[in-house]
Amino acid sequence: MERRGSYGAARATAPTRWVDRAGCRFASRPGRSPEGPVVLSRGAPASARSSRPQTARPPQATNNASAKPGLAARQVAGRLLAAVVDRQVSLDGMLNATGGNAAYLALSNADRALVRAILATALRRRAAIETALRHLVERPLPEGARSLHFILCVGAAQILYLDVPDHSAVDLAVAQAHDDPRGRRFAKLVNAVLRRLSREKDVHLAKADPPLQGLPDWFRDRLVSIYGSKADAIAAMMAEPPTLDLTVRRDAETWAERLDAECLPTGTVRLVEQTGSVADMPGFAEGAWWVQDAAAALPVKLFGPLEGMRVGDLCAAPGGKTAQLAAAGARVTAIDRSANRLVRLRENLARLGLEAECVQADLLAYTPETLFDAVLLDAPCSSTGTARRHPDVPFTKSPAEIEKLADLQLRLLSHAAGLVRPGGYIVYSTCSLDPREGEDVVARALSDDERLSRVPVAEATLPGLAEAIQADGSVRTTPAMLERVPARVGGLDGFYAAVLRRAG
Ligand SMILES: C[S@@+](CC[C@H](N)C(=O)[O-])C[C@H]1O[C@@H](n2cnc3c(N)ncnc32)[C@H](O)[C@@H]1O
Repeated sequence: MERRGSYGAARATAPTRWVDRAGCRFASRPGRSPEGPVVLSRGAPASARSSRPQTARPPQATNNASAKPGLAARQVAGRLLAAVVDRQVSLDGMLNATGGNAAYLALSNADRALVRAILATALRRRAAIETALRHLVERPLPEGARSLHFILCVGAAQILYLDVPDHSAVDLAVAQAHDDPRGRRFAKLVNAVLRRLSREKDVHLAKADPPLQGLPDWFRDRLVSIYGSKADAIAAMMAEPPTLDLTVRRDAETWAERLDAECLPTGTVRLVEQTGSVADMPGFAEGAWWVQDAAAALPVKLFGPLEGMRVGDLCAAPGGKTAQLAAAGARVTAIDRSANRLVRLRENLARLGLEAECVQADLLAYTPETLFDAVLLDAPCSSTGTARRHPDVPFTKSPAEIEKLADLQLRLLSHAAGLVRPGGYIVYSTCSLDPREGEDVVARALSDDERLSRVPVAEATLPGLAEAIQADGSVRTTPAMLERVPARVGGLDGFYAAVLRRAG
């Protein structure tokens, strides 16, 4: 056992390695619950602002939490960060208003927003934070003091990236350590390390490891093996806070001007700075637009004109693509297995003044009375393409889960092929960066079912995104596409989409 006091802030001349063993195990993660952004950032990071009502329950923090304003929020942030990184628990479940983490739900709205900002920043900027701590902590921390690591990460995220006064971040981290029976003896270390980080932040930011190094091993290795030299650029974009992308019913240019936003070549309206709640923005209440990443809006565009066509949206909820199909004049049947997610889909359509027939069913057991003219299969997937928006995803997914999903996706696609009339079209899409859930699934479906053929996507279908069209005519987007200056204005979710035709 190490002697008390033997862990100190490192001398600049003799840094020792601080070992991080995160990201070794993985578990499944339930569906996502998107949140609106919050403005807590110093330039780059921002996270979600909750519109949930404040609960009357007091924060479930320990000992002196009630005496120190803001301490409970930091304690919750530290525990949830540990749950993501060390136990592969999804943030969605923990931050969910129903059944989420009790201590988190007991916080005020402002503190919940701060917790989300800290978590998003600590995960997105993990490489820089880990590099700084490695240089500042003299020797590896003992196994039993793992919570101390997360106290330091929470403090460092605030000092390096968030608009929280450094002295508050330091004081609250020290209070956190005092309040933690296993961290108490390291309170002086926390104080010394974070004070020094505050003094030397520019130095530490300048020598930070590239963002790729902050990703869990399996995810980093997979990115490098798939995307080679582009993996660094993809990881760098995933470290940027996401933009807010809107799909508008009509008059995209007008709405872009009204919202002080950019109209992308694909028609998506993109906001970079967003303050306040999405629901309070002009156009929300009257259903003029809905939130949808620019890449997520692409699969429906691949159908071409849809007026009057009968379209099956086979994995539809929460309905971003259902809304696009209905707004384009299609007669839509929206199918989804999840009753809860279909409730959200119905609410979204009602706000937008759009209609679709909604069917709760397992797609694999569903057959329509009449075959559809076209079907969209936006299949359940690992959602690794959304890691910029959901920075916990790389930590909570695994290669084994991706393999399982790929098998399900192939079964869903094979079934979908039988639901479209001869001569009809199928668009298959996933928000995964992994070809096992995209390119490989479509290749297997084409070789299994001789009724199917590929319809290459024409450049004119995706203005300004020729780089996303692959040699075989399918579409592959990554966070490193749609480059802009500054970088955080650009990027797309990682998506795959292909158009298939059933022989007539
Ligand atoms: C990627 S999400 C769809 C997102 C949706 N297309 C949109 O744009 O808002 C996948 C959906 O598939 C649904 N799902 C998963 N397995 C299913 C199955 N066997 N049958 C029907 N729906 C399923 C999930 O409930 C989830 O809502």
